[in-house]
Amino acid sequence: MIKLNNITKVFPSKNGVVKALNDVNLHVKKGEIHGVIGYSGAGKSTLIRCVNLLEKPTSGTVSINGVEMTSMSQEKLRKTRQKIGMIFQHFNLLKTATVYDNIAIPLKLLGYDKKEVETRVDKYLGIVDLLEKKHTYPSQLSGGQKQRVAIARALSQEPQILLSDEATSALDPETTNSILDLLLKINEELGITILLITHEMNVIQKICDYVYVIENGDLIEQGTAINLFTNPKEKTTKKFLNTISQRKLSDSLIEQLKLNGTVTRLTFIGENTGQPLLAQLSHRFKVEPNILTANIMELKNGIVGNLVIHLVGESQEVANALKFLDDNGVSTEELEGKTNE
Ligand SMILES: Nc1ncnc2c1ncn2[C@@H]1O[C@H](COP(=O)(O)OP(=O)(O)OP(=O)(O)O)[C@@H](O)[C@H]1O
Repeated sequence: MIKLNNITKVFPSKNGVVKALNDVNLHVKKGEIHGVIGYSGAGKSTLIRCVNLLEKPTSGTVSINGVEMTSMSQEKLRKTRQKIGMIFQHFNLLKTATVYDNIAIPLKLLGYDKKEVETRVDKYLGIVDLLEKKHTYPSQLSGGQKQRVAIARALSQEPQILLSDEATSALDPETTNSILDLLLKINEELGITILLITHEMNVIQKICDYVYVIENGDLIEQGTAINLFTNPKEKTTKKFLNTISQRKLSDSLIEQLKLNGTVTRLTFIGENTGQPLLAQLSHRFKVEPNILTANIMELKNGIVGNLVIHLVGESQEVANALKFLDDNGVSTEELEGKTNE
């Protein structure tokens, strides 16, 4: 549905040039929700703005439904952009217009007649559950309500794709959750494909099928959300995961515990896998597992469990026990104290 091929974006700067994106490839499949996560300055905004060509890539191509956007005429580009809605961190509503007009004005500009405009405003305000605020002004709305209006405005043009540029970053956790639920509903009920950028791992956790991790303009890791949560490879990905689970133990504690055994992170898919296997460890091997941290993360497509255990025992017994866990579908990662991130 959305394909970015070898996208590079270079900006001129005082000291030469900044490479905001470096040879990025990305493929968002129809009907899925894909998320790009990265720290500030990683290139997320540039990336998402390249999708609808608000930012023109220095090189590479952007295709939507197999049609290349990068070489289109302005007229054709304008038409294709109507298939792509966008929502923003700060909502971008017209302050002097009512909720109704915020949605109606762009529709009128696109040439829809009065009746169609009214029908669409009502339909999409209904979908975002905000019909009763139709005649109020943005200043009378909460942040979450403003984002709902922005979502209704984007939907009213009946796009196939919704781009979300940090849409929940200005919201508190509860409101964030309600907006994420709304995005899930839009995806499921209207079949809209969503590409979002975020610096919050909980956004990825809750609604994404597929994840890209971006750093200094490079796509450093990607995979299904389940794969990335169970088997992260890159240090930056692990750091993002640490922000949502109590994965991080202090270096000094790890070093102290490692004096007699290993400190190992076990990751498994599904809620029940970890516990029975752990109980078997002490029966099968001369080891004693002590749970240091434990949590369950509910993802869009499944549940990932995470345990950090202190495995006490002779090194060969510990190695055998870890192999047993590996053989039974639990990924294991020994934590190293100072390098544990
Ligand atoms: N118009 C521009 N002119 C010059 N440099 C730019 C421009 N836009 C972005 N950059 C630079 O490109 C790099 C990536 O910026 P970008 O805004 O895409 O990152 P980001 O991951 O979205 O960060 P944030 O989360 O802080 O918005 C940064 O080094 C930034 O300074």
